[in-house]
Amino acid sequence: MLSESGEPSTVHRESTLATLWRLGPYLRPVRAVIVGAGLSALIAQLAGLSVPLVVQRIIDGPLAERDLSTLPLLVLGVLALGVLEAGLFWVRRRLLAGATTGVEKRMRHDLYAHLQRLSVGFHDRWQSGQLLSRAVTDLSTIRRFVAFSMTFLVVNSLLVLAGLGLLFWLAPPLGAVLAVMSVPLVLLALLYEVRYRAAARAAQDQSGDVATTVEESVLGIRVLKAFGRGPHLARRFSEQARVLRGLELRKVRLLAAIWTAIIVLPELTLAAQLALGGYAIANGTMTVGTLVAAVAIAAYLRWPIDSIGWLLADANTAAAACERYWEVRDARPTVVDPPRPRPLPEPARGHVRFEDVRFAYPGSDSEVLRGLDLEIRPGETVALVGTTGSGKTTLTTLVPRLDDVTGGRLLVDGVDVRDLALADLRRVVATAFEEPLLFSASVRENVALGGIDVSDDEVRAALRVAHAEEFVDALPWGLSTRIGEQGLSLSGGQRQRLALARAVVGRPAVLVLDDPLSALDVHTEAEVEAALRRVLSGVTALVVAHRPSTVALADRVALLSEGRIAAIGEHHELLRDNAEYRHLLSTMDTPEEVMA
Ligand SMILES: Nc1ncnc2c1ncn2[C@@H]1O[C@H](COP(=O)(O)OP(=O)(O)OP(=O)(O)O)[C@@H](O)[C@H]1O
Repeated sequence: MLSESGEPSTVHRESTLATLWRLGPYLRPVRAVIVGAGLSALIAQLAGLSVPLVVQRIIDGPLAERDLSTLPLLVLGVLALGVLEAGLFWVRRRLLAGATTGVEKRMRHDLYAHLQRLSVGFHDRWQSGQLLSRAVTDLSTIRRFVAFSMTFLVVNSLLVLAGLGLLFWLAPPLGAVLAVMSVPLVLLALLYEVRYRAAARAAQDQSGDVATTVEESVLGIRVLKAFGRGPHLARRFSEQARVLRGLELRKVRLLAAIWTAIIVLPELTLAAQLALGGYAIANGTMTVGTLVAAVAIAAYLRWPIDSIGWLLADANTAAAACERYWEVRDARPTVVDPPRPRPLPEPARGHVRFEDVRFAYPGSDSEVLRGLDLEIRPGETVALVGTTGSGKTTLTTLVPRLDDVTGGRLLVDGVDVRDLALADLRRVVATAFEEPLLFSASVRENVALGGIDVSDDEVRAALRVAHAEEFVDALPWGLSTRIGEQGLSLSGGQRQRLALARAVVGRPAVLVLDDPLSALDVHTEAEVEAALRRVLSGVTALVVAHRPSTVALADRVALLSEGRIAAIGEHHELLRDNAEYRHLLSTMDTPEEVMA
């Protein structure tokens, strides 16, 4: 098992079979369907394989003896076998489609649920594209393997064995010829498939690079023109296009080679069988019908033999996809519910206390917080100030347990946050981050995310507190207006007010706000500030402040320096007594009245 710090590259490579074996729990519920579908495919293929035997009967019977009385029955037999083959193929497809898409859905659901449980530290380390490709491409690869390659690897192997057995029974020398030719065909197909996939992957990556260059130059056309960098980029682009052409040609060369083998080897088999069969017929040791049947069986086995190679390669690709899937699933969440959670006193008062808190990011030698003590009394607003990179954001993530302290403890109403059920803690503590992220959903849904079973009235009340009701009502569909990445764009101030509404909608006892007035113009700042004053009344709040106007909202200010609270007190006291605080404030965009 991996710890949560497991990175994509640290995963140990298991054998293909061992990796695919882990699909077991997902396949077990649909094993009857998979076996049924496999049997349908096998019976269909065996029906096809037996057609040459009927042809042998026709040639050696009615045709050789010039007695057509049994011909209609034998022709009907061929027709029945054909219908059975087609019908069973249909059954296989119908059976597998529902079962395998169900497997894919369950695996995708479990991956998503697991991603939600993993802590932010994991998401910091993994690129979202890596997770996305596992959730989409790798799972489709696994589904295709289960739906097709897995079944046919078994069915075609059995079919080839049955076909060879049949040939050896009909005419041993002709069976031996096919058996000898099958080995290089399977090996060549396997080798080719591995090489072709590598070449296809390289071409795909290269075409991704070409697309990125086009996208960047279209988006950055102004910069390119302004700096006269157009010709430079054009040279880079044509070099990339040249490499892409080379990779595409490599694919074509590989394809040409394998098709030569796929055509030549069976033709050689045919020639050898005809030669041997011809002599045997001349010697009277074989009938014409037997030779025709043997040649027809060899032709029928052409695809199954050739397919075994690439089905094996496909199993390898599916194993790689499985491995990438389990890489994420094996990462264990580090922030979890305690075995026996302690209840919070009701009603929560919102008394927050950091005791000798230490914190270091995983993999980092130096601690961001080094023995920090801080108390925020119920109903009090404490502003947190400190230089860039001093650890303010880090500190705020510890309260709702987005990360756990690495030393000391953090208490809410006297209970260590690690002893509380996460759901209880996050019901009491609400957070608004520096970047007010909105989801592609309605205003209502975006705000209601902040609580459980939130009614429209509560959403409206939260919007009112956050000073956002007026602009929301002015949106084309009011509360139902779709916003976020794929919806209506909102201004920075509007986004921050919605983030505030989201934070207060669940009526939390503790509010943690990371720089709620960042990047606002003076007018918007005044509006959000007014909203903040209302939000902060009556709750315990820890507010990261990057500007004096936020500091002015607080009852007390805490100065974070070198991993500890270096000073705490009212703004005017600190301004009077603490040189570091004075210096810090002088570096902020400070209006006269705050410095007074
Ligand atoms: N996910 C992370 N992994 C490793 N180190 C991190 C991570 N996030 C932050 N840090 C480091 O921790 C230190 C504190 O960062 P933090 O974001 O808490 O500072 P901050 O005081 O909020 O800064 P700012 O005022 O610029 O927002 C910095 O040195 C930063 O590089």
